[in-house]
Amino acid sequence: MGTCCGLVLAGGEGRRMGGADKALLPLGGKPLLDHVLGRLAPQVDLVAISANGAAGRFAAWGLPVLADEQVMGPLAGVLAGLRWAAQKGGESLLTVAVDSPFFPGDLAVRLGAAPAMAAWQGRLHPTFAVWPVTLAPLLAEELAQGHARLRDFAALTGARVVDFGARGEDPFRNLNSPADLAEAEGLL
Ligand SMILES: Nc1nc2c(ncn2[C@@H]2O[C@H](COP(=O)(O)OP(=O)(O)OP(=O)(O)O)[C@@H](O)[C@H]2O)c(=O)[nH]1
Repeated sequence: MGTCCGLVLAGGEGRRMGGADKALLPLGGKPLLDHVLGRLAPQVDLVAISANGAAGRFAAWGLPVLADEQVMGPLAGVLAGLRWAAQKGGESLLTVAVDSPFFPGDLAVRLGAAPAMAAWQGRLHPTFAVWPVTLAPLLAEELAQGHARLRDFAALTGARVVDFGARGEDPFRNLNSPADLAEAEGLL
């Protein structure tokens, strides 16, 4: 398999979290970003952080921080990630969400060949996907036309949906509110 690059989607406004920077919120005594990097890094060859706003807040991690070129939600982050991965000689980009600290440690293996998107018991989780870097021009075109939904882009590209659902809790559930964060604290 070719080089796979990993991208933590860490932009957004965190409105339901009271405007907090979700990446930096503590869970079990360490930032959410550390939880997510701990699961993502072993699965990929290179990692970057996708963020809007001031990149300096992630300086301590010593990782590339990719700014969104436009305000279009997570798909703009994916485009910056695809371009970065292509520059690095990568073949594919595995994306994860910074507010989902419980995703599977074998996400990349189970998603398989790009393009593919994760689901849990039939429910799509569009921020967990693997994309070929060759999709950057098509994605740029879609964004230019105002098409910003990840699931629509997945359909356009014929991405396979890989369902991880069987039993137990959804491993892709995200922490949107202080109540979600408190509940996750209890699960550690
Ligand atoms: N790069 C980038 N990532 C984003 C953007 N919007 C959301 N994300 C990320 O995508 C994932 C899902 O985000 P959401 O929960 O839908 O949005 P949010 O802005 O974090 O939170 P809300 O404001 O409460 O909707 C999270 O990991 C966010 O960090 C964006 O505009 N750019």
